[in-house]
Amino acid sequence: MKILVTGTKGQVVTSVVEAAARLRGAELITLGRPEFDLTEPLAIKEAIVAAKPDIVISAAAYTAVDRAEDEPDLAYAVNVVGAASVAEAAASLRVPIIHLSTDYVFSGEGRGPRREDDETRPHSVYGSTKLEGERAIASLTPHHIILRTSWVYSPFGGNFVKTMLRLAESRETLSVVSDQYGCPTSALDLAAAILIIATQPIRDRFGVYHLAGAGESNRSGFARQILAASRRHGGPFADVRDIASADYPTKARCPQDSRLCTEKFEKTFGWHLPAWQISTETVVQRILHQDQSTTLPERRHSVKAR
Ligand SMILES: NC(=O)C1=CN([C@@H]2O[C@H](COP(=O)(O)OP(=O)(O)OC[C@H]3O[C@@H](n4cnc5c(N)ncnc54)[C@H](OP(=O)(O)O)[C@@H]3O)[C@@H](O)[C@H]2O)C=CC1
Ligand SMILES: Cc1cn([C@H]2C[C@H](O)[C@@H](COP(=O)(O)OP(=O)(O)O[C@H]3O[C@@H](C)C(=O)[C@@H](O)[C@H]3O)O2)c(=O)[nH]c1=O
Ligand SMILES: [Mg+2]
Repeated sequence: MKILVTGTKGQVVTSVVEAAARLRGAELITLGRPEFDLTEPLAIKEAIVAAKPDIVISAAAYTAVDRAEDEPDLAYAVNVVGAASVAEAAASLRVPIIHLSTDYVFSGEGRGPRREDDETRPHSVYGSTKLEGERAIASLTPHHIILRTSWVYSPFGGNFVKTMLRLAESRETLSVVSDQYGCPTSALDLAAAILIIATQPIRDRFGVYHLAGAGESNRSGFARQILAASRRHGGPFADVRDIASADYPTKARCPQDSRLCTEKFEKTFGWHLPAWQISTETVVQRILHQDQSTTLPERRHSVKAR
């Protein structure tokens, strides 16, 4: 079976490549920049059609949440027009598309966990473009699985876990918001689930699903778990101080409560992701044991004396 994934260096695409290497009979193709740029719709379609995959996993996206506020046109070009072109190619080949979307499609007001048919009302350019991308794909092909996930971290690319580890190298205390709730999700776990659905007949199960790490946390609780895991494995440690979102201004407004209810995915596919605490432990351990020059780019890694 030929599986095509968009992107080359992203967290999810790298995790899918790693997981697929353990799967017998799966041939994986990745298409990424500079040859494959989501801002070039015609070239995208041509490249996908030429590759003749059995399924398309749409994992590439414009993900710089704050920067998107200053670059709305580029975010739109990638997350809406680009995503739609990927779906058009899949539709013309009559193959399914699994597309990644986000908890940031929700405003985060009121209380979660959010269900798939709850009202969406993004507050950020990133969230708005991802929601429009979902809608474009759904209108282009009925054979779509849209997976909304959240707070993704992994040994690859940039993410909150790596930021906390990097900051802990130079600070005794990290101030982290305690009034934002969500579900931390390991890209390694996501990749395993994506391949499970990609390699079985999807039949009548197309649609939108929430898929995230089991359990929930606030950002500061997630930070504490990351740093405790790091300390257990000989990595950097810092204390975490709870602060309010108002004390950590960001360009894009983050949802206050974007916890995702994953019941629909569980019932439909008989699978759920592990508890986020367990997966955090795995990912922190892998980050600490990787070549530090590629994982903690802004400082050299050193193990702090305790
Ligand atoms: N990160 C998170 O916390 C969350 C992510 N998601 C969604 O999951 C998906 C995967 O996210 P994640 O792996 O974390 O993202 P990353 O930021 O790690 O990777 C993004 C990928 O998109 C590619 N990309 C960006 N712009 C373009 C472009 N113009 N043309 C071609 N490729 C491009 C990047 O290319 P290159 O390899 O060249 O850098 C990279 O491979 C996305 O759809 C995202 O919206 C959903 C919820 C949470
Ligand atoms: C680094 C840092 C962040 N924060 C806060 C800022 C913000 O409110 C929150 C998260 O910060 P980040 O910039 O790491 O996260 P962000 O890039 O906004 O994460 C989002 O990315 C996109 C792609 C998604 O789809 C979302 O699910 C979500 O994971 O943590 C602190 O309070 N203290 C800190 O030291
Ligand atoms: Mg941010």
